[in-house]
Amino acid sequence: MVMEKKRIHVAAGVILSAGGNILLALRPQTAHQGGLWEFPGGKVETGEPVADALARELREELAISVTDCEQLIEVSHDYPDKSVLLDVWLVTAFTGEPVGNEGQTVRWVSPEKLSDYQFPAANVPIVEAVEKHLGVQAL
Ligand SMILES: Nc1nc2c([nH]c(=O)n2[C@@H]2O[C@H](COP(=O)(O)OP(=O)(O)OP(=O)(O)O)[C@@H](O)[C@H]2O)c(=O)[nH]1
Ligand SMILES: [Mg+2]
Repeated sequence: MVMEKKRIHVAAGVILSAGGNILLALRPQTAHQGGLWEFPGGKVETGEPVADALARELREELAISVTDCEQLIEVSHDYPDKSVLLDVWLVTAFTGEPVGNEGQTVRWVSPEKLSDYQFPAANVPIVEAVEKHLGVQAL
């Protein structure tokens, strides 16, 4: 019998600066999909509203407080070792200055440069959605 892996529900934020840049974080080498860039976020707890999970994760990982966000896209992806449902939000306003609160490298990136970064495979449709939302022209 083939067992379904439990799909891990993840809240992730595409954080926009006032100047229109996007915050990326580098996943630690030892993490799942380590060494690749991510949109900060993490696992939704049982019974937790997704927007609450997003705010909690961004507070834990970056020390910012989300003040405005909107849903962008949901992506379901099966890796060989785990299945994820990425619930991705645009964070359009926040307070605080983001830092790598867990020692991770963080970087503001202009939307035009997003495609230069290496992301986990599940992020391909997310990057497309961000580029479309922000009106990034393909070169
Ligand atoms: N945060 C985040 N996770 C992603 C992205 N893309 C992607 O495939 N994932 C996957 O989503 C899963 C959960 O993310 P996470 O590792 O951030 O979870 P977490 O913050 O709760 O970490 P923890 O398990 O160390 O407490 C991981 O398997 C990760 O590889 C992304 O852009 N951002
Ligand atoms: Mg995380």
